[in-house]
Amino acid sequence: MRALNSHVVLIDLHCTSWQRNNNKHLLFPTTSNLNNFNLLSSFRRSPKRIQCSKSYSSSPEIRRPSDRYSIGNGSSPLKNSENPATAELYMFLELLPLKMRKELYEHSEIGGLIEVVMDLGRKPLARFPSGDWVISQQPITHDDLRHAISMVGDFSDDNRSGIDSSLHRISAIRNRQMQIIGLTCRVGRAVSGSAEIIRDLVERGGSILVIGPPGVGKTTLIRETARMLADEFMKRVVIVDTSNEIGGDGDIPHEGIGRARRMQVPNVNMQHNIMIEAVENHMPETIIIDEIGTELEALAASTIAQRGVQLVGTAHGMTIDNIMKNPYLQILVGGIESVTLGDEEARKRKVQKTILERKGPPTFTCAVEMISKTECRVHHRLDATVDAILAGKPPLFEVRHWDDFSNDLVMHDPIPEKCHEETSEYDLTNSNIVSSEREYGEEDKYYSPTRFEKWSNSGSVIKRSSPMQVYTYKILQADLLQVAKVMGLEDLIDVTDDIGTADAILASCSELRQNPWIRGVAKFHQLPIFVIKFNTMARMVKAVRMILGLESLGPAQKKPSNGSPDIEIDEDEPKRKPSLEEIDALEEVRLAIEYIVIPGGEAVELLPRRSEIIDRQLELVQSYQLAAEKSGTDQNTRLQILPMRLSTKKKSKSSSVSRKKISSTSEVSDGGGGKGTTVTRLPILPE
Ligand SMILES: Nc1ncnc2c1ncn2[C@@H]1O[C@H](COP(=O)(O)OP(=O)(O)OP(=O)(O)O)[C@@H](O)[C@H]1O
Repeated sequence: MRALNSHVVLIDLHCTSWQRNNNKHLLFPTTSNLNNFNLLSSFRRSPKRIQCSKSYSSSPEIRRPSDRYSIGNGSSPLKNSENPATAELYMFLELLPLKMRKELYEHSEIGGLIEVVMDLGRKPLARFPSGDWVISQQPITHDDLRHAISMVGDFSDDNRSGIDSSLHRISAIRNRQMQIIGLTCRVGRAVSGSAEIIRDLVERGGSILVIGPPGVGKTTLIRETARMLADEFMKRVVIVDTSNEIGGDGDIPHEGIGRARRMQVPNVNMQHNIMIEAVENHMPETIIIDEIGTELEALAASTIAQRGVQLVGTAHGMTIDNIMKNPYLQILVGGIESVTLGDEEARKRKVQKTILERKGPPTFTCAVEMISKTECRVHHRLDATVDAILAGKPPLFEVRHWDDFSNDLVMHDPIPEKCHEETSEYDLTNSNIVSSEREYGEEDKYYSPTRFEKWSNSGSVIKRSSPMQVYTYKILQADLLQVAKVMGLEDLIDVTDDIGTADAILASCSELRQNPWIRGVAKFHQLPIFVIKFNTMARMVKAVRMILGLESLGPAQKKPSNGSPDIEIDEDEPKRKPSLEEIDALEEVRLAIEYIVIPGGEAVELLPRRSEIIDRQLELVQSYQLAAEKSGTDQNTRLQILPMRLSTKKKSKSSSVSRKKISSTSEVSDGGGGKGTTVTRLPILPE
């Protein structure tokens, strides 16, 4: 620490790093950690220096740890501490039996304590950022639980309670007789400065959706956001505080929310009513809401957004994709619908028959995916992210984190997310044809792929909106165009004499050997060279398919490195990997199931496929425990995935479930022709 006075404190840049790596950067080595914590809680964090926030002035409290932790006969000076954060931690520790309390006081990370778990008959556990720690070898008794329960308020119907004038959350586990047999006691703290990471989003005034796994710091972030909006941006902020977690227990809200007002919710099932009431009665400019979890809450949020009120809310889920797949929360991202195109339209647009589209504008303008307490991903335009995911394109997001050493906020330019974690071959074969119809526009400026990357990423014909430009070398352009025409792909491929505008080169092997300069040019332009050894029609057909990404690169035609851009077009080897068509067909199944059949309970008709491919699709459908049926003629067989679950107990009866267009020739698949299979309506998914 470099300077200290009653209002402004400059502290060593590393001293806040305890949050990220407690062992590396402790300002005080052992029991002083609580002081670190107090500092953190008390000062607004800004790059390079941390300034004391007036409401949390704690300079009189900053002492050597030994002054603070003379536990003596069990009474602690913490109890009468003038520092609110210290006093609150003391209140929390009082939940524990005296002996366990003493053990915890002595723990080096006490300032970073996250939770205490007390289960009847088991050893009590303390959760720290570094991991779990057994507080005592003595198992928890009924008396211990009674003691803790006596210190907290009444448990509401979500089995949560709190400690008056604090932000702590106490959650109960009950037995079948409804007696409490376990407690999860979470330390709540107002971490001043925690919302600096999204200050620009807050300032911009758009609605912000915060998502992340449990315990990552969502509530803490939106509490500080509420304070920032109310105190710094002078907005009328109303918090709808379902479990009193944001504003703390008791009728006078915790000072961590600043001037923001708080509405309590008598019963968790009334959260959506209180959200609407807040808008109708209290003229807020911003509504803050923790844990939007039900359909009614999501609908209420959408109504609020439509009325022009800024919303800052959290939802459980790791990524936006999770929210999109949750049937109740889908509305937060605009909702998803499947649009079935007529045959003619589908042919014209060169897209699959059923496409996925966003139904309307999302409730939130932007989204923050919290990765840890100090790192997040910002999706500046939630609508663009959702559209990209639906189109099978990588969404754009910005990564932000606090730098451990400089304490600066580091932001990385928006980068497209790898939508699917699969191999590069998968990237070449993504089957969502919708993407060819949608263009990025504005966001395109963030992409700067090399030409070869461009070919790799958009090599699949279905991903492009313009024909693939091919520069031929010692191969007749007319031959290439003729082959493309015969294949019905003439709209997708064109030839060019300008190598600078080409996407790929098609060359004859013998000529290439004699004139190696072409490799140099290809390397300069980062273009792949598709090399035909013998100029046969079969190889030309293969070349066209590979250039368009309709055929995967075989083992002999591995994706070239920059140094060697050749891709040899050779005889087909026996197939070991799934073909591109197969991957394409399976991806079509996955998207249909995950975005329509399961969340929406709707049947989806797939594209016509060859029978072997349909068998593979069927296997995948069955792995989701779903029923499917084949329809169409022999030449035009297609699969329809039904929102019905496979079961192998009873004999199949014709289903009464209403579904789209089932052909009279159709048959419900029973999972490989076995007998005694039946289908039942899918249950509503749990929240
Ligand atoms: N920036 C931070 N610095 C230090 N501690 C933090 C920070 N953010 C959160 N914490 C602590 O981490 C714990 C979990 O935080 P919080 O309750 O905000 O998480 P959450 O994501 O809302 O969890 P849940 O989803 O279970 O409600 C709390 O003890 C909180 O005090």
